[in-house]
This record gives sequence, C-alpha cells and structure tokens, in this order.
Amino acid sequence: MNQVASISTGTSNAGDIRAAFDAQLRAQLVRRADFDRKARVAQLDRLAAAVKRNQDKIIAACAADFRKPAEEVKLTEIFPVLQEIRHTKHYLKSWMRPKRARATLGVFGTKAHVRPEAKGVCLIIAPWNYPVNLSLGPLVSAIAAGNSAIIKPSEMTPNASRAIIDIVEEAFTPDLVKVIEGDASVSQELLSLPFDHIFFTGSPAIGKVVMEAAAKNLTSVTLELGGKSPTIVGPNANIKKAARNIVWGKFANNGQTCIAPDHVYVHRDIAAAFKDSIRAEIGRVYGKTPEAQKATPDYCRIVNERHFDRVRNLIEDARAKGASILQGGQADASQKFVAPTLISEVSDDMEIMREELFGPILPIIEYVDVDKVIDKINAGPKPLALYVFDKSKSFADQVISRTSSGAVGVNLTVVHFLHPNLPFGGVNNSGIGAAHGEYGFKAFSHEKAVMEEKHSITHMLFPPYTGFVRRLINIVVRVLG
Ligand SMILES: NC(=O)c1ccc[n+]([C@@H]2O[C@H](COP(=O)([O-])OP(=O)(O)OC[C@H]3O[C@@H](n4cnc5c(N)ncnc54)[C@H](O)[C@@H]3O)[C@@H](O)[C@H]2O)c1
Repeated sequence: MNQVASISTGTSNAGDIRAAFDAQLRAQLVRRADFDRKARVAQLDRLAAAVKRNQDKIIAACAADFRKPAEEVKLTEIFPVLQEIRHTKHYLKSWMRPKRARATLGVFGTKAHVRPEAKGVCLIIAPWNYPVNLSLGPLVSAIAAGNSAIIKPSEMTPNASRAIIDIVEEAFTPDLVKVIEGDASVSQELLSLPFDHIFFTGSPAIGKVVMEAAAKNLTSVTLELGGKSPTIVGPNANIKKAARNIVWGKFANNGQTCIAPDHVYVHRDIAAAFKDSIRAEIGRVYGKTPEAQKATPDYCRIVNERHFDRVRNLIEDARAKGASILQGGQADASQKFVAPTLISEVSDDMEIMREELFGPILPIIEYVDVDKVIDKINAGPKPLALYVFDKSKSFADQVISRTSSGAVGVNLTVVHFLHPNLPFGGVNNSGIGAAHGEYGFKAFSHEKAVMEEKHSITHMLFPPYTGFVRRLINIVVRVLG
C-alpha cells in the first residue's frame, strides 16, 4: 500500500485526524453491503500474514521499548493475535448468521430475526503494556464484525507503534484501517469525533475521560480497564503450585500486566512456607541476587522513567510506613530495573495498598478468617481478575459466589486471557463490556432486530376502539399478560 497509513506525532493535527476519519466514513458507507464474510476473512488473512512477516520487528521493538524477552513477546503479543484470527475465521460464519427470534402468542403471525451489523467507523485506543496484542487483538474483532478502524497506540512504546504501523500499512488501505500516533492531546482530538464505537484499553482514570467524551456523541464504548487484582491463597493450597503461578503472573512483563496478581492474602497456617516458596521460585526463575536478576534476559524492565520513579516511590513509601521488605527493593535507574520485591507487614495507609501496582512488587498479607478478606475485597472497586488457590472446591466456590470481578482464576493466574471462548473484561471500575472471540465480535456489532408481518392479526387491535376492539384488548391483556 503506498498511501500514508499513519500520521506521526509531530505532524498530526485536527485537520489530518478529521480527514482520516472522513475517509473511513465515506468508504464504510460504500463498503457496507460488500463487506461479506469472504471479504472480512481475506482482510484477516492479510493481517495474519503481515504479523508473521513482521515477527522479528515486533520482537526487536518490544526489546527496545522495555527489554521484553523474545519468548514473552511471542507468547503474549504475537500468539494471542494469531489465535484470535484463527478462532474468528473458524466461527465467523455462525457469529454472522441471523438468529431466528421465536414468536410468542402476543406477536402471533410474524417472523423475526436478530442480525448482527457492523457498527461503522471504530476507534481503538491502546495502552503500552502489551502494545501489539492490545492494538491488533481488538482490530481482529472490529474487522470480523465488518467495521473500519483507527488505532491510536500508546506514545510510551514508540518502537512497538512503528511495528504496528508497518503491519497495518502492509495489510490494509487507510480507508479500512489507519494508525494515528500521538499522546493524550491526539487521543482527545480523536475522541471528539462521532465514532460508531470506541474500544479503549487503559487505566480506569482515563477510561472515565473516554466515557465522558463518548457521551457527547452517544458513542458506544468498550472499556478494558485495570485496578488491583487480589489473590487468595487458602489453608489447603498446593503451595508450590501457587508460588509458581503467582511468580509467573506477577513478574512476567515486570508486573506491568492488567491482570497480574496485585497482592496476595495468604492463610496464616501456611504463610511461612508460602513466603519461602515464593522466594525460592523467584530465585529459580530470575536468579537469587539483584545482579543475577539484572543479567537474565528473561526479566523485563519498567517502561519509562516516570513509571520507574513511581514504582520506586511505592517501595519507599511502604518502607517508611513500617513495611518489611522480605526480598528485593533494589533499583537501578540507569536500566529502569527494579528487583522482584516481596513486602509484608503492610497497612492500608501505604500507597501499595491503594493504587494499582503495575510493577514487580508483591505485597503479602496474612489472614485467619477468609470472610474478612472477602469483606475487604467487596469494600473496594470490583477487580479485573481475582485468583484463588486451594485444593478445596468449596473454598474457591465461596470466594467466587461472594465477590464480583471481571474474571476468576482458580489455581492459575493470567492464562484466562488466552481462552478464546471466555469473555475478557472487567466490571464497573475494571471495565465495561468484553473482548475476545464472539464477545469481541459482539462488542463491534449492533444487534439489529428485524420483524416481518406474515399472518398477523395485530391490526384487529388498532383504533377506533369499538366495543369489539375493547373486549379483544381486555382478553389479550388478561390471557397473555
Ligand atoms: N483490561 C485490560 O485489558 C487492560 C490491558 C492492559 C492494560 N490495562 C490497564 O491500562 C493501564 C496501563 O496502561 P496505560 O498506562 O497505557 O494507560 P493510560 O490510561 O494511561 O493510557 C491508555 C491510552 O490512553 C491514552 N491517553 C492517556 N491520557 C489520555 C487522556 N487524558 N485522554 C485521552 N486519551 C489518553 C494514551 O495515549 C494511551 O493510548 C493499567 O491501568 C492497566 O491495568 C488494562
């Protein structure tokens, strides 16, 4: 494609952005009828091919942006997008098929169906922590549902943005998919336009900004947000298995994962053994000393100085307020390195217990009565994910049934993201709506109701309301109401 598929931060202005939007709007109106399943699948094939061709570029970009290990890039940036495409292609026919809506006696003599239709021109705003996955993953659903899309990647991972632009330029014409780079001001300019749907992934604070802007145009939104995802380790947990899953979920991507276990509640009876196990697991995976952890290629870095300072301040604030640093705490600004850090003796006045940690810090809180843990979780905003570790099914069941969260992982962390048949999303503060598979397809579709007259007798209830019509209406209300 020779047409320009991106606007660099330096040159983007309201006029460029409006022109990009208008081009998609015009094309969308023309394309509407022709963008059938075959055409959508062809576009998805182009995207898959471009992602595969650019795999090395994606890996190099994520390494340059935050030293993300190549294997993690393959598993958490590339694989989810390719899996989403494969799954979508397989099921698209059944998702697109109009679904018959059975008539009831009250609408006897009519025929009806629900038909998913493309919403139109969509905006995808992505965060930096899984920059490729969270830009191109929603794009798969947008195209599958027959939409065009403008993607605004995060300004914090410029190398990943470059790779996304290259992929999009190779795969699509800009009247179908276009990338517009830029910071919050570009994002705000985009948000002022009357998009047909906005799919935003980012923090709850900016989610509110997005929803407020969307309200001005009555644009529908999917908000994939964050927050603190608690983990409960029960008295009968398999301690080694719990430690293994928690260390992976917490320290992969350097804790910069929306569904990372934020903090852990561990039952007092097993607390000492659990802490030993977590320490041993960190040593096994990343090395026993900060030097070893710095040297391993498997440990990612904090994305930028602002976040490095934020994470370091979280540790210092906890230390100053009396927390005990069980392990880690070392930081090296020159590399934006923070060692895997375990903190105990925490209290509610510490920043680590108030804000989403989004870094390699794991507070460990001992408990005796799980009811108090459940009360505490229910007193805060609803989490994006909640994890429970215990061999007893009833222990997990009571946590699941007495709390509200986007998702629950039992004896695992994070991998529910990869399940294509599960909705991925939060609830209230952690998000609105869902992504992935059919849920993603629905997020980008309008479910249009179509009803046809066949042998209906509804006209017998129309005015003028003679005695006969009045009696008929009374019978309808009495018998069918
Ligand atoms: N639920 C999920 O799927 C998911 C996935 C990844 C990250 N997250 C969440 O995202 C957050 C981290 O990502 P982040 O730091 O990139 O989030 P962020 O909210 O700061 O930024 C997200 C996007 O919004 C844009 N933006 C920033 N300020 C804006 C403003 N004032 N107006 C309009 N747009 C603005 C950014 O340029 C970026 O593209 C965490 O809270 C994390 O939990 C959620």
